[in-house]
Amino acid sequence: MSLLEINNLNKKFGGLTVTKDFTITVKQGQIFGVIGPNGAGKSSLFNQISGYIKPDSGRIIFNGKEITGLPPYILCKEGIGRTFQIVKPFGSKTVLYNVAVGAFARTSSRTEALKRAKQVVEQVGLGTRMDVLAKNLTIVDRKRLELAKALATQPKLLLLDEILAGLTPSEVDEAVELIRSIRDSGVTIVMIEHVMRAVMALCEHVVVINYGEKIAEGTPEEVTKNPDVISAYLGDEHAS
Ligand SMILES: Nc1ncnc2c1ncn2[C@@H]1O[C@H](COP(=O)(O)OP(=O)(O)OP(=O)(O)O)[C@@H](O)[C@H]1O
Repeated sequence: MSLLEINNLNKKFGGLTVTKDFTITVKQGQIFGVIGPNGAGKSSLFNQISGYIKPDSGRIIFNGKEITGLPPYILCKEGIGRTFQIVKPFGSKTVLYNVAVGAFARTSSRTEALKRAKQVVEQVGLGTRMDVLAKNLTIVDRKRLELAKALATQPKLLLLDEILAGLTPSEVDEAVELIRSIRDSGVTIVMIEHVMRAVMALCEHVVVINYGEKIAEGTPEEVTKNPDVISAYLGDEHAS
């Protein structure tokens, strides 16, 4: 069953086309990868799915309902959670406080929100740092916090925007396991990622974007062998 369908989506910023006649289907329970060069329009796609920018034309269907152009707070309630490439926690507030803000999307009870926030903080491995101020976290822990904030909203669909950027190889391995466990708990995941090792390990399906257009899609093995993908994005070191 499909959870997210994007049909013929188009978006321009002035003369710059960031999304061109873009169509994909994300199935329930999938880990779906979005790859492509810098500036290809990947984050702009996430911004349209999560309501931060309105498409010029096309349709986005989520969970059987048309959601095109709806604002982020409605889409959050519908079950779309996201992380941002540039993380902006409330720096002078604790980890738990930051995550509880997300939990208030589902409850107005402070006790409930804190309970949910604690669960999610444990889930992402920040259990021992609940009371640390966000500004004092390391890079990897800031990424964990970003993930926890999104999870606290109890999404059906989680959009991850380069969550692995800046992590060491062993931190990437840990994050891969965490992302897999989140999916196994019932959350469908769409991830923008440049760390190809993680894409290969996690994604069942990958779409490749170049200049706002889909240039290939398929399994990670299929797309990484595609000559158009190699010349537009991967370079020759990935060709085998
Ligand atoms: N709100 C905006 N107004 C004008 N131009 C924008 C806006 N948002 C993004 N752009 C431009 O649209 C293009 C696509 O940007 P986008 O961030 O979607 O690419 P990306 O594939 O996510 O790239 P990266 O991998 O570098 O994050 C870029 O040239 C960017 O400068």
